[in-house]
This record gives sequence, structure tokens and C-alpha cells, in this order.
Amino acid sequence: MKNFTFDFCLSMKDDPSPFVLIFSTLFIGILAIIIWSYLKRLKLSLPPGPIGLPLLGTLPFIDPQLHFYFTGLAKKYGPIISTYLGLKLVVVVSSSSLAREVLRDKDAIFANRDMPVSIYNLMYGGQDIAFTSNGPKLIMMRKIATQELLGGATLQAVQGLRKIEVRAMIKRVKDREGDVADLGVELFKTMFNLVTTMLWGGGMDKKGCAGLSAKEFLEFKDIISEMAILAGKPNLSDYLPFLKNLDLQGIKKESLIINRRFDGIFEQLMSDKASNIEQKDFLDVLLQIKKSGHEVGFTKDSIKAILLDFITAGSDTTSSTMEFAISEMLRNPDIMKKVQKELDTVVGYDKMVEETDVSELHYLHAVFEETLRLYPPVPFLIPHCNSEASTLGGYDIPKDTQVMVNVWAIQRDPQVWENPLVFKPERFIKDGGGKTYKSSDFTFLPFGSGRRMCVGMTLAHKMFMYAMASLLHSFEFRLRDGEELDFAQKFGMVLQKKTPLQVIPTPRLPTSQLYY
Ligand code: HEM
Repeated sequence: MKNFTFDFCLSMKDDPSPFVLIFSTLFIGILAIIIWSYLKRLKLSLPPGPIGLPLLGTLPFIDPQLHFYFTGLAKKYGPIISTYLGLKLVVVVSSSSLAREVLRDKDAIFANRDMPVSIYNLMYGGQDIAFTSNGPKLIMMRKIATQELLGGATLQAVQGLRKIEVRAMIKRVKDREGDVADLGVELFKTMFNLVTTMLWGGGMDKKGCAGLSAKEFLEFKDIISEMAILAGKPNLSDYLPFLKNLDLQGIKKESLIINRRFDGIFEQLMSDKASNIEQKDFLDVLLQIKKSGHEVGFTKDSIKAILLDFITAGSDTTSSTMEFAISEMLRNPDIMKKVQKELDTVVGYDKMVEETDVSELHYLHAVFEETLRLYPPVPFLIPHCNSEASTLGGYDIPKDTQVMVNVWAIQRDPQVWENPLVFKPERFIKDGGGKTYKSSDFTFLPFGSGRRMCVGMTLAHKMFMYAMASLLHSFEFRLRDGEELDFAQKFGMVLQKKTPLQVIPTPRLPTSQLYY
């Protein structure tokens, strides 16, 4: 042993091997990074939080169910915490006053995004709306989206499309009468079809839908869910940039595979468009803007990224909200009865729900808000990032910190909400002192607030109300014998139910013809 050590040292002295050179350079580099980040931290007054290990920070200790993890830390350290995940400083705010500071008072500073490797590879280098940095290009993209696709006038004009999709869903559920229906899949399919029809004039089962068969559609549902999980998954490459090229968890590889699946479809759609100028939909508008050489500077890839943004942001969020709402109503039959009583009064018993009925359904609207309170589909918003050094709650926040607004915790804060864990739509009824997601007190912000606020809020509201009203007016639902409701969640960029909601539907309306 003694000889071996001696020989090794001698051989190093004489002629250090490349391995030894690489190893020592790496070691010195990492040591320098650790000392540098430690000194940097010492100079600043950062929010409190767990320190973690050198280099890795708290990365080895985090629970992938981040909404539980950060809410637990807030209980220990207070409403603003900071921690290093690897080399990245992450700040999480969990009170309405701090949310106001991020999203209103310092909105212009905190409106950038911190792009994970998964999104970079999924979204064509992050050229979509959700990951474009704050600035003129973002303002222009949001303006096009709200004016051409998601604004009041356009949404009014495509009311007929919503009717087609919702009625098709009712028919599909009716066909499962007495059998098990997977409501999660049905609701997702309805939203997916609606969004894709608005985008390029075709959902599943329609000509021009890029040839998606029923089997391929189910694969797509899984892929979109997978994307949301991937995008929310802590990735070593995001937190330890020197590991980026190693892709230790395979997240980059998986993201690229998903991107290629979509890319094939988008290429097909765009070439179909070139030979078909009769239809006018969102893709036409984007292609026209690209052709006109508009200052926003759309490329083929940025158009694909925007399409993907709408498919992912638009389908899962709304359908997952509906799934949680029905689950809560199955757990609370009195609430279900109240909703159905309201439907029978407003709509009647001898016809199907029309979208024009929806504005009278105040109790169902309260169910929508209460579901968004307890199960916000985007529990930390899409993480924000600051374009310059700033402060929050009096603490220093260095430039490019990842800032997460813990909507999950804010909307369950016992100081704001009485019995916060109880599902109680009445708290949103006006004479019960109700709040609304459009109000600006920052205690209820499922769609965010400020310049990065969700652009699909009105569509989500319309679809939730119309689809839920139609389902609950048309059917009674029950679980299979001996089955229990499960409210466990899968954390990702979009929060989803862990076990899909499968129920047995029984028609409520007097004649079968109404369903077809
Ligand atoms: C219940 C349904 C929905 C919820 C709860 C929801 C919530 C959110 C939230 C919290 C954000 C991030 C806000 C922030 O980072 O500050 C967001 C962004 C976004 N949402 Fe939604 N959303 C829903 C449905 C939709 C729909 C239907 C669409 C479009 C079809 C859509 C499109 C977008 C887009 C494009 C962004 C990015 C905006 C930006 O970064 O500037 N969302 N949404």
C-alpha cells in the first residue's frame, strides 16, 4: 500500500495523466463555484430558508410533490423563503401581500420566465407565449392571441363549435349508460377538440385533424399529460448547468421525442394550409402574419410553439378542473343536488342546456371558483424570473432568481379562508361576501395576475360552465360498487388527478331523443 501511494505520487509528479488533470481542474472549478456562491450569499440579505449541501443545495431533499414541499417550508420559515436548488436560487412567496408585490407592484421586473431544459426542447427553444421574455414581442403575441382567438368577439363567434363538442361528449357518455365512463378522458377530449378546431379547424374525428385516430388521440392525451409532468419535474440539468449535456434523467431526450411527434403533425397541417385557403382559423392568421413580414418576426417554429402552447395550456388545465369538481360533488351529494336543482329551474327538464342558460347558473359558477381555489391547476403559476436585481418583502432578490408564487398555499391560507380544506362553493356566492378570480385582492389568483396573467381565462370559464352544466343536467353519476374517491394529485406544470375519475352514468332526462 505504502509503495503504491508512493509510486502514484511519483508518477503524478513526473507525468500527470489526462485523467488526473481533468479531475483536478473539475475539483478546483467546483470548489471555486461553491466559495463564490457562498460569498455572494453572505453579502446579500436573502429570504430565510433551508441551506442544504454545498453545490447541491436542497436538491437532494426536495419532495417532487413541490406544492406540499414548499407549503411545508412556508410553515417553518414564513411567507417568503429562499433556497438553492443546485446553483439556482429559488424564492417562493406564499402570502397575498407578497403575491401583490411580485404581480402588481413589481410586475415589470418579475415578468420574465426561467426556462427549463424540458421547455427549451419541447417548445422550439421557448418561442411560445408562455416562455417568451417580457418585452415588445410578448406584448404583440399576447395581443394577437387575445384578439384573434381568445377575445370576447371571437369566442362568441365560435359558440357553435362549443355546442358541437359538448353535445358530442354527452352522446359519448350516454353510450356508456350503465357502464363505466372515463370522465377525465371525455372532458380532455372535449377541450382538446375545441382548442384544435379553433386553432386549425379540426379536432379528432374530423377531416383535417392531421389524421388522429381514436387510438392516436389517447396517446396524445398521455403525451400532453407527460409534457406537463416533465415540465414540472425537478431536473438536475436546470440546477447544475455544468451537467446539462449529460442529461442524467433523460428529460431532454424525452422532450425532444415529444416535440418530434408534434412537429410531424404541425408540418402536415402547414402544408395542407398552403393548398387550402378557404378556411380561416388561428393558424391562417399566424401564417398570414408571418407572410406579411410583421415586426413580431414569426418563424415557422415560433408558430408551431404557439400552437403547442395553446394545446397544452388549454386542454389539461380546464379538463382537470372539471374532473376535480365532479369528484368533490360526488363526495358532497348535497352540493351536487343544489347544482342540479338550479339546472332544473333555469333550464327545465325537457331540453338540453344551451350556452345562453349559463349566465343564470350562479351556484355552478361558485362551484367553478371553489374548485379553482382548492385545486389550482397551475399551483405556482408558471415560475417568474426577475430581469434586474430587486427586493421582495424587504429581502434582496438577485437578478435571474426563479420566483414562484405559491397559489396553492395562498388559496388554503386559514387566515384568509374559513375552514380552508372544506369544499364550500357558498363562500363565492355574492351575498356570502364572495370573491372572484377577477378581483384583485391577491388571495384568489388561479389565473395569475398582471402582465403574465392567463390569456385563456374566458374560454376556460365558458367551457367549464357549459360542459359541466350539460353533464350534470343530463346524468346522475355514481362510483363502481366498493370504489372510493381518491383526491391524490400528480404534481407537474399542471396539477392532475392521480387516479382518473371513472363513473357510471345514468341518464336524468325523460326522453332518449334529447341526447342525440
Ligand atoms: C382552468 C383553466 C386554466 C387555468 C387555471 C389557467 C391558469 C394559468 C396560469 C396560472 C398561468 C400563468 C400565469 C403567470 O405565470 O403569472 C397561465 C398562463 C397561460 N395560459 Fe392559462 N389557464 C387555464 C386555461 C387556459 C386556456 C383554455 C388557454 C388557451 C387556450 C390558456 C392559455 C394560457 C397561455 C398562452 C398562458 C401564458 C401567458 C404568458 O405567459 O404570458 N390557459 N394560465
